[in-house]
Amino acid sequence: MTKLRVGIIGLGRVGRGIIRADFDQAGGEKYNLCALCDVMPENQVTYLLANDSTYGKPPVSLDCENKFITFAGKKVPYVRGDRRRNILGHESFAELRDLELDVIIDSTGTANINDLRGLIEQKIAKKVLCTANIAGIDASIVYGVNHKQYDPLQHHVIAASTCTGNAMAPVAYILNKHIGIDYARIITIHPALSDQRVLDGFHFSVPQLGRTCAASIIPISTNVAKSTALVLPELEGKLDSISYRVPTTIVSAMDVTATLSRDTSLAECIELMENYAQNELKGIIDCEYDAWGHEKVSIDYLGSEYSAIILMKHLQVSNQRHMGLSIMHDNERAYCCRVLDVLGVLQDAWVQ
Ligand SMILES: NC(=O)c1ccc[n+]([C@@H]2O[C@H](COP(=O)([O-])OP(=O)(O)OC[C@H]3O[C@@H](n4cnc5c(N)ncnc54)[C@H](O)[C@@H]3O)[C@@H](O)[C@H]2O)c1
Repeated sequence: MTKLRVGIIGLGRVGRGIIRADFDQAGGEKYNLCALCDVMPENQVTYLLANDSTYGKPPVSLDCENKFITFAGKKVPYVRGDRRRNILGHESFAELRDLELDVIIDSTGTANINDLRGLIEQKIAKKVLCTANIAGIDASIVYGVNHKQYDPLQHHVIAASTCTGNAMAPVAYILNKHIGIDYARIITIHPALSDQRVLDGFHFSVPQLGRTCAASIIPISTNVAKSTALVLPELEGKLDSISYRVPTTIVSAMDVTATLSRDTSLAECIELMENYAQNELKGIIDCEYDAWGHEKVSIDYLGSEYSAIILMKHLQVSNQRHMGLSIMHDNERAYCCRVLDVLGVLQDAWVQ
Protein backbone atom coordinates (compact mmCIF):
# COMPACT_ATOMS: atom_id res chain seq x y z
CA MET A 1 0.00 0.00 0.00
CA THR A 2 1.24 3.49 -0.83
CA LYS A 3 1.93 5.50 2.28
CA LEU A 4 0.13 8.79 2.66
CA ARG A 5 2.20 11.91 2.10
CA VAL A 6 1.70 13.74 5.40
CA GLY A 7 2.57 17.27 6.47
CA ILE A 8 2.28 18.86 9.92
CA ILE A 9 1.57 22.53 10.60
CA GLY A 10 2.20 23.43 14.24
CA LEU A 11 5.21 21.74 15.80
CA GLY A 12 4.38 22.31 19.45
CA ARG A 13 3.82 19.59 22.06
CA VAL A 14 1.34 17.71 19.90
CA GLY A 15 2.97 18.23 16.49
CA ARG A 16 6.34 17.04 17.78
CA GLY A 17 4.64 14.27 19.79
CA ILE A 18 3.03 12.86 16.64
CA ILE A 19 6.42 12.65 14.92
CA ARG A 20 7.96 11.05 17.98
CA ALA A 21 5.14 8.52 18.40
CA ASP A 22 5.67 7.43 14.79
CA PHE A 23 9.41 6.92 15.41
CA ASP A 24 8.74 5.03 18.64
CA GLN A 25 6.12 2.79 17.06
CA ALA A 26 7.45 2.25 13.56
CA GLY A 27 10.83 3.93 13.17
CA GLY A 28 9.11 6.82 11.39
CA GLU A 29 7.88 4.48 8.68
CA LYS A 30 4.13 4.41 9.33
CA TYR A 31 3.53 7.43 7.13
CA ASN A 32 5.58 9.37 4.67
CA LEU A 33 6.38 12.60 6.49
CA CYS A 34 6.85 15.11 3.68
CA ALA A 35 6.45 18.59 5.15
CA LEU A 36 6.81 20.42 8.44
CA CYS A 37 5.70 23.96 9.17
CA ASP A 38 5.73 26.32 12.13
CA VAL A 39 6.44 29.96 12.87
CA MET A 40 9.72 28.91 14.55
CA PRO A 41 12.98 28.66 12.63
CA GLU A 42 13.90 25.08 11.79
CA ASN A 43 16.88 25.00 14.17
CA GLN A 44 14.59 25.74 17.11
CA VAL A 45 12.12 23.03 16.12
CA THR A 46 15.03 20.59 15.78
CA TYR A 47 16.37 21.62 19.18
CA LEU A 48 12.96 21.00 20.79
CA LEU A 49 12.54 17.66 19.00
CA ALA A 50 15.99 16.56 20.18
CA ASN A 51 15.59 17.77 23.78
CA ASP A 52 12.20 17.04 25.24
CA SER A 53 11.80 18.05 28.89
CA THR A 54 8.95 15.57 29.38
CA TYR A 55 10.00 12.48 27.41
CA GLY A 56 13.78 12.88 27.12
CA LYS A 57 15.84 12.15 24.01
CA PRO A 58 13.98 10.85 20.96
CA PRO A 59 14.74 7.47 19.37
CA VAL A 60 16.07 9.09 16.20
CA SER A 61 19.06 11.22 15.23
CA LEU A 62 18.18 14.75 14.15
CA ASP A 63 19.80 17.50 12.19
CA CYS A 64 18.74 20.58 10.29
CA GLU A 65 19.89 22.85 7.53
CA ASN A 66 18.25 25.64 5.58
CA LYS A 67 14.62 24.56 4.94
CA PHE A 68 15.07 20.91 5.98
CA ILE A 69 14.92 18.87 9.15
CA THR A 70 16.70 15.53 8.88
CA PHE A 71 15.46 12.43 10.75
CA ALA A 72 17.95 9.55 10.70
CA GLY A 73 19.24 10.74 7.34
CA LYS A 74 15.80 11.42 5.81
CA LYS A 75 15.43 15.07 4.82
CA VAL A 76 11.96 16.52 5.40
CA PRO A 77 11.22 19.95 3.88
CA TYR A 78 10.60 22.64 6.49
CA VAL A 79 8.47 25.67 5.73
CA ARG A 80 8.63 28.56 8.13
CA GLY A 81 5.31 30.34 7.89
CA ASP A 82 2.51 31.87 9.83
CA ARG A 83 -0.82 30.62 8.63
CA ARG A 84 -2.60 33.41 10.51
CA ARG A 85 -0.86 36.16 8.60
CA ASN A 86 -1.60 35.06 5.09
CA ILE A 87 -2.08 31.46 4.31
CA LEU A 88 -3.73 31.80 0.95
CA GLY A 89 -1.37 32.90 -1.76
CA HIS A 90 1.50 33.34 0.71
CA GLU A 91 4.84 32.31 -0.70
CA SER A 92 5.55 29.81 2.09
CA PHE A 93 2.30 28.02 1.41
CA ALA A 94 3.07 27.79 -2.28
CA GLU A 95 6.12 25.82 -1.11
CA LEU A 96 3.81 23.51 0.81
CA ARG A 97 1.59 23.08 -2.25
CA ASP A 98 4.55 21.90 -4.28
CA LEU A 99 5.03 19.02 -1.85
CA GLU A 100 1.77 17.37 -3.03
CA LEU A 101 0.52 16.33 0.38
CA ASP A 102 -2.33 13.88 0.86
CA VAL A 103 -3.04 14.89 4.45
CA ILE A 104 -2.01 17.90 6.45
CA ILE A 105 -2.24 17.73 10.23
CA ASP A 106 -3.05 21.07 11.83
CA SER A 107 -1.78 21.05 15.41
CA THR A 108 -1.42 24.80 15.81
CA GLY A 109 -4.39 25.31 18.13
CA THR A 110 -5.00 28.62 16.29
CA ALA A 111 -6.91 27.51 13.19
CA ASN A 112 -10.52 28.18 12.35
CA ILE A 113 -12.59 26.24 9.85
CA ASN A 114 -11.92 28.70 7.02
CA ASP A 115 -8.18 28.27 7.50
CA LEU A 116 -8.54 24.51 7.31
CA ARG A 117 -10.89 24.44 4.32
CA GLY A 118 -8.53 26.91 2.65
CA LEU A 119 -5.77 24.31 2.83
CA ILE A 120 -7.90 22.00 0.70
CA GLU A 121 -9.26 24.70 -1.62
CA GLN A 122 -5.73 25.94 -2.28
CA LYS A 123 -4.65 22.35 -3.03
CA ILE A 124 -2.10 22.26 -0.23
CA ALA A 125 -3.51 18.87 0.86
CA LYS A 126 -6.48 16.67 0.04
CA LYS A 127 -7.54 16.15 3.65
CA VAL A 128 -6.96 18.05 6.87
CA LEU A 129 -6.67 16.34 10.24
CA CYS A 130 -7.02 18.80 13.11
CA THR A 131 -6.00 18.16 16.72
CA ALA A 132 -8.94 20.10 18.15
CA ASN A 133 -12.72 19.99 17.71
CA ILE A 134 -13.11 23.35 16.03
CA ALA A 135 -16.56 24.49 14.87
CA GLY A 136 -17.54 23.44 11.35
CA ILE A 137 -15.45 20.26 10.93
CA ASP A 138 -16.89 17.40 8.86
CA ALA A 139 -16.27 14.74 11.50
CA SER A 140 -14.74 14.25 14.90
CA ILE A 141 -13.17 10.83 15.25
CA VAL A 142 -12.31 9.05 18.47
CA TYR A 143 -10.39 5.98 17.48
CA GLY A 144 -12.07 2.89 18.95
CA VAL A 145 -15.46 4.56 19.27
CA ASN A 146 -16.57 5.95 15.91
CA HIS A 147 -13.63 5.53 13.51
CA LYS A 148 -15.61 3.09 11.40
CA GLN A 149 -17.98 5.96 10.54
CA TYR A 150 -15.25 7.78 8.63
CA ASP A 151 -16.51 8.39 5.09
CA PRO A 152 -13.74 9.46 2.67
CA LEU A 153 -16.29 10.96 0.29
CA GLN A 154 -17.95 13.19 2.91
CA HIS A 155 -15.26 13.90 5.48
CA HIS A 156 -12.46 16.20 4.39
CA VAL A 157 -11.71 18.30 7.45
CA ILE A 158 -11.55 15.86 10.33
CA ALA A 159 -10.64 16.22 13.97
CA ALA A 160 -9.06 13.51 16.10
CA SER A 161 -11.17 14.97 18.94
CA THR A 162 -9.26 16.13 22.03
CA CYS A 163 -7.08 14.34 24.58
CA THR A 164 -9.87 14.32 27.16
CA GLY A 165 -12.48 13.42 24.52
CA ASN A 166 -10.36 10.38 23.64
CA ALA A 167 -10.18 9.43 27.32
CA MET A 168 -13.87 9.90 28.12
CA ALA A 169 -15.64 8.71 24.98
CA PRO A 170 -14.54 5.02 25.04
CA VAL A 171 -15.64 4.63 28.65
CA ALA A 172 -18.90 6.51 28.07
CA TYR A 173 -19.49 4.35 24.99
CA ILE A 174 -19.24 1.14 27.04
CA LEU A 175 -21.44 2.40 29.87
CA ASN A 176 -24.08 3.91 27.65
CA LYS A 177 -24.29 0.90 25.35
CA HIS A 178 -24.73 -1.66 28.14
CA ILE A 179 -26.25 0.21 31.07
CA GLY A 180 -27.22 3.70 29.94
CA ILE A 181 -26.11 7.08 31.27
CA ASP A 182 -28.80 9.49 32.50
CA TYR A 183 -26.30 12.14 33.57
CA ALA A 184 -22.58 12.46 34.19
CA ARG A 185 -20.38 15.21 35.57
CA ILE A 186 -16.83 14.99 34.32
CA ILE A 187 -14.01 16.69 36.20
CA THR A 188 -10.62 16.80 34.53
CA ILE A 189 -7.51 17.56 36.57
CA HIS A 190 -5.28 18.67 33.76
CA PRO A 191 -1.57 19.50 33.64
CA ALA A 192 -0.54 22.97 32.57
CA LEU A 193 -0.64 23.69 28.84
CA SER A 194 1.17 26.15 26.63
CA ASP A 195 -1.88 28.46 26.63
CA GLN A 196 -1.04 29.40 30.25
CA ARG A 197 1.33 32.05 31.55
CA VAL A 198 4.40 31.21 33.63
CA LEU A 199 3.87 34.39 35.66
CA ASP A 200 0.80 36.64 35.94
CA GLY A 201 0.11 38.33 32.61
CA PHE A 202 -2.20 38.87 29.69
CA HIS A 203 -4.33 36.04 28.33
CA PHE A 204 -6.40 36.99 25.32
CA SER A 205 -9.49 34.91 26.10
CA VAL A 206 -9.43 33.27 29.57
CA PRO A 207 -7.98 35.68 32.16
CA GLN A 208 -7.38 33.00 34.79
CA LEU A 209 -5.07 31.19 32.35
CA GLY A 210 -2.96 34.34 32.61
CA ARG A 211 -2.26 33.61 36.28
CA THR A 212 1.04 32.14 37.47
CA CYS A 213 0.59 28.51 36.40
CA ALA A 214 2.74 26.95 39.13
CA ALA A 215 1.01 28.82 41.92
CA SER A 216 -2.65 27.81 41.57
CA ILE A 217 -5.23 25.21 40.77
CA ILE A 218 -7.07 27.02 37.98
CA PRO A 219 -10.74 26.16 37.34
CA ILE A 220 -11.82 26.63 33.72
CA SER A 221 -14.54 25.38 31.46
CA THR A 222 -13.63 22.48 29.21
CA ASN A 223 -15.09 20.85 26.13
CA VAL A 224 -14.84 17.24 27.23
CA ALA A 225 -18.62 16.89 27.65
CA LYS A 226 -19.15 18.37 24.18
CA SER A 227 -16.35 16.29 22.63
CA THR A 228 -17.87 13.11 24.04
CA ALA A 229 -21.37 13.98 22.81
CA LEU A 230 -19.96 14.80 19.35
CA VAL A 231 -19.05 11.13 18.88
CA LEU A 232 -21.90 9.75 21.01
CA PRO A 233 -24.82 12.04 20.06
CA GLU A 234 -27.21 10.06 22.25
CA LEU A 235 -25.41 11.66 25.23
CA GLU A 236 -26.10 15.21 24.07
CA GLY A 237 -27.47 17.24 27.01
CA LYS A 238 -26.59 14.53 29.55
CA LEU A 239 -23.01 15.53 30.34
CA ASP A 240 -21.38 18.43 32.17
CA SER A 241 -17.71 19.10 32.67
CA ILE A 242 -15.20 21.34 34.39
CA SER A 243 -11.41 21.33 34.31
CA TYR A 244 -8.85 22.21 36.96
CA ARG A 245 -5.45 23.06 35.55
CA VAL A 246 -2.79 21.96 38.03
CA PRO A 247 0.94 22.70 38.22
CA THR A 248 2.18 19.46 36.66
CA THR A 249 3.57 18.98 33.16
CA ILE A 250 1.98 15.78 31.91
CA VAL A 251 -0.73 13.14 32.59
CA SER A 252 -4.29 14.18 33.13
CA ALA A 253 -6.75 12.71 35.62
CA MET A 254 -10.49 12.51 35.16
CA ASP A 255 -13.08 12.03 37.87
CA VAL A 256 -16.55 11.10 36.68
CA THR A 257 -19.76 10.83 38.66
CA ALA A 258 -22.59 9.28 36.68
CA THR A 259 -26.24 8.49 37.25
CA LEU A 260 -26.99 5.32 35.32
CA SER A 261 -30.20 4.43 33.52
CA ARG A 262 -30.76 1.08 35.19
CA ASP A 263 -29.63 -0.80 38.26
CA THR A 264 -26.21 -2.37 38.08
CA SER A 265 -23.49 -3.73 40.35
CA LEU A 266 -19.81 -3.14 40.79
CA ALA A 267 -19.17 -6.69 39.57
CA GLU A 268 -21.06 -6.04 36.33
CA CYS A 269 -19.17 -2.80 35.70
CA ILE A 270 -15.80 -4.43 36.37
CA GLU A 271 -16.64 -7.26 34.00
CA LEU A 272 -17.72 -4.82 31.30
CA MET A 273 -14.57 -2.72 31.51
CA GLU A 274 -12.32 -5.78 31.64
CA ASN A 275 -14.06 -7.31 28.66
CA TYR A 276 -13.65 -4.22 26.49
CA ALA A 277 -10.06 -3.66 27.63
CA GLN A 278 -9.20 -7.17 26.48
CA ASN A 279 -11.24 -7.24 23.30
CA GLU A 280 -12.95 -4.45 21.34
CA LEU A 281 -10.99 -1.63 22.98
CA LYS A 282 -7.69 -3.45 23.48
CA GLY A 283 -4.90 -0.90 23.39
CA ILE A 284 -7.39 1.96 23.89
CA ILE A 285 -8.48 1.44 27.49
CA ASP A 286 -6.70 -0.32 30.31
CA CYS A 287 -7.88 -1.56 33.70
CA GLU A 288 -5.25 -0.64 36.29
CA TYR A 289 -4.76 -2.60 39.51
CA ASP A 290 -1.86 -0.82 41.19
CA ALA A 291 1.72 -1.95 41.68
CA TRP A 292 2.47 -4.52 44.37
CA GLY A 293 -0.65 -3.40 46.20
CA HIS A 294 0.27 0.28 46.01
CA GLU A 295 -1.53 2.91 43.98
CA LYS A 296 0.40 4.69 41.30
CA VAL A 297 0.56 8.46 40.93
CA SER A 298 0.05 10.44 37.76
CA ILE A 299 3.69 10.54 36.62
CA ASP A 300 3.74 6.73 36.62
CA TYR A 301 1.55 6.91 33.51
CA LEU A 302 4.06 9.02 31.58
CA GLY A 303 4.44 7.50 28.13
CA SER A 304 1.31 5.33 28.36
CA GLU A 305 -0.38 4.90 25.00
CA TYR A 306 -3.82 4.09 26.41
CA SER A 307 -6.49 6.71 25.79
CA ALA A 308 -7.91 5.92 29.24
CA ILE A 309 -6.49 4.01 32.19
CA ILE A 310 -9.31 3.12 34.58
CA LEU A 311 -8.21 3.02 38.22
CA MET A 312 -10.15 -0.09 39.17
CA LYS A 313 -9.67 0.38 42.90
CA HIS A 314 -11.67 3.60 42.65
CA LEU A 315 -14.46 2.27 40.46
CA GLN A 316 -17.56 2.59 42.62
CA VAL A 317 -21.23 1.83 42.34
CA SER A 318 -23.58 3.03 45.06
CA ASN A 319 -27.32 2.53 45.34
CA GLN A 320 -27.04 0.49 42.12
CA ARG A 321 -27.40 3.65 39.99
CA HIS A 322 -24.55 5.95 40.92
CA MET A 323 -21.12 5.38 39.53
CA GLY A 324 -17.78 6.94 40.43
CA LEU A 325 -14.96 6.51 37.95
CA SER A 326 -11.32 7.60 38.06
CA ILE A 327 -9.25 7.72 34.89
CA MET A 328 -5.70 8.74 34.07
CA HIS A 329 -4.14 9.32 30.67
CA ASP A 330 -0.96 10.72 29.23
CA ASN A 331 -2.61 13.67 27.52
CA GLU A 332 0.17 14.06 24.96
CA ARG A 333 1.50 10.61 24.24
CA ALA A 334 -1.82 8.74 24.13
CA TYR A 335 -3.41 11.48 22.07
CA CYS A 336 -0.58 11.50 19.53
CA CYS A 337 -0.92 7.72 19.19
CA ARG A 338 -4.63 8.17 18.44
CA VAL A 339 -3.82 10.80 15.81
CA LEU A 340 -1.60 8.17 14.16
CA ASP A 341 -4.45 5.65 14.43
CA VAL A 342 -6.84 8.07 12.72
CA LEU A 343 -4.25 8.67 10.00
CA GLY A 344 -4.24 4.90 9.57
CA VAL A 345 -8.02 4.98 9.08
CA LEU A 346 -7.62 7.66 6.40
CA GLN A 347 -4.88 5.65 4.73
CA ASP A 348 -6.88 2.41 4.70
CA ALA A 349 -9.86 4.20 3.12
CA TRP A 350 -7.84 6.33 0.69
CA VAL A 351 -9.76 6.74 -2.56
CA GLN A 352 -8.18 9.72 -4.28
N1 LIG B 1 -0.99 19.44 24.70
C1 LIG B 1 -1.92 18.52 24.80
O1 LIG B 1 -1.98 17.74 25.75
C2 LIG B 1 -2.96 18.38 23.70
C3 LIG B 1 -3.60 17.14 23.54
C4 LIG B 1 -4.56 17.01 22.54
C5 LIG B 1 -4.85 18.06 21.72
N2 LIG B 1 -4.22 19.26 21.90
C6 LIG B 1 -4.55 20.36 20.99
O2 LIG B 1 -3.54 20.44 19.98
C7 LIG B 1 -3.34 21.82 19.63
C8 LIG B 1 -1.89 22.20 19.88
O3 LIG B 1 -1.61 22.03 21.25
P1 LIG B 1 -0.11 22.04 21.77
O4 LIG B 1 -0.19 21.68 23.22
O5 LIG B 1 0.76 21.26 20.86
O6 LIG B 1 0.22 23.59 21.65
P2 LIG B 1 1.65 24.28 21.45
O7 LIG B 1 1.45 25.70 21.79
O8 LIG B 1 2.70 23.51 22.18
O9 LIG B 1 1.93 24.14 19.89
C9 LIG B 1 1.34 24.91 18.90
C10 LIG B 1 2.39 25.13 17.81
O10 LIG B 1 1.75 25.69 16.67
C11 LIG B 1 2.53 26.78 16.20
N3 LIG B 1 1.61 27.71 15.58
C12 LIG B 1 0.61 28.39 16.17
N4 LIG B 1 -0.03 29.14 15.26
C13 LIG B 1 0.59 28.93 14.07
C14 LIG B 1 0.38 29.43 12.77
N5 LIG B 1 -0.59 30.32 12.54
N6 LIG B 1 1.16 29.01 11.76
C15 LIG B 1 2.15 28.10 12.01
N7 LIG B 1 2.40 27.59 13.24
C16 LIG B 1 1.62 28.02 14.25
C17 LIG B 1 3.22 27.35 17.44
O11 LIG B 1 4.39 28.05 17.10
C18 LIG B 1 3.50 26.09 18.24
O12 LIG B 1 4.76 25.55 17.92
C19 LIG B 1 -4.36 22.61 20.46
O13 LIG B 1 -5.53 22.78 19.70
C20 LIG B 1 -4.63 21.70 21.64
O14 LIG B 1 -5.89 21.93 22.21
C21 LIG B 1 -3.26 19.43 22.87
